[in-house]
Amino acid sequence: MVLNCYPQCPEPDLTLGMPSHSDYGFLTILLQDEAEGLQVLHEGKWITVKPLSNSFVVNVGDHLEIFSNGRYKSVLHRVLVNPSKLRVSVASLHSLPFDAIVRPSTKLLNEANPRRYKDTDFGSFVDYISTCDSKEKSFLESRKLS
Ligand SMILES: O=C(O)CCC(=O)C(=O)O
Ligand SMILES: [Fe+2]
Repeated sequence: MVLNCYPQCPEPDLTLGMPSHSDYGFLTILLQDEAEGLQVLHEGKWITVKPLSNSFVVNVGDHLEIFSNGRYKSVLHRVLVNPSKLRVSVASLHSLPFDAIVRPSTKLLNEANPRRYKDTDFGSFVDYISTCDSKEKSFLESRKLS
């Protein structure tokens, strides 16, 4: 579980609370407070996820995209800072043990829907983020079969 705290920022155009990323893992269940900040990338545009009281935001993560062979998309999201309010969110990250291998479910694969992702485990994620190359591709992009 991750507790994020974004202090109010007088110049919100100069920074981000959290840069654009997708979540590693299967599902993230997120509780945000009433201060706006979370945005998801939808059809090339950043859309603010309006806080809704007594509700959770559920994010599909990279593993679910891989397991579903791309049927469910791991959405890119980011957090803006708020000019007047401190913002707090609680993210509950749901995934498999570090040594488990995630791959597209064989039940979903056939000639019309061939496998689109490589086998993936925590080691491949660590290898990816620890290389010094410039990161033009996301980790998820690096797991796609061409
Ligand atoms: O603070 C938020 O609303 C999102 C946090 C987030 O994306 C994360 O912890 O992965
Ligand atoms: Fe996230």
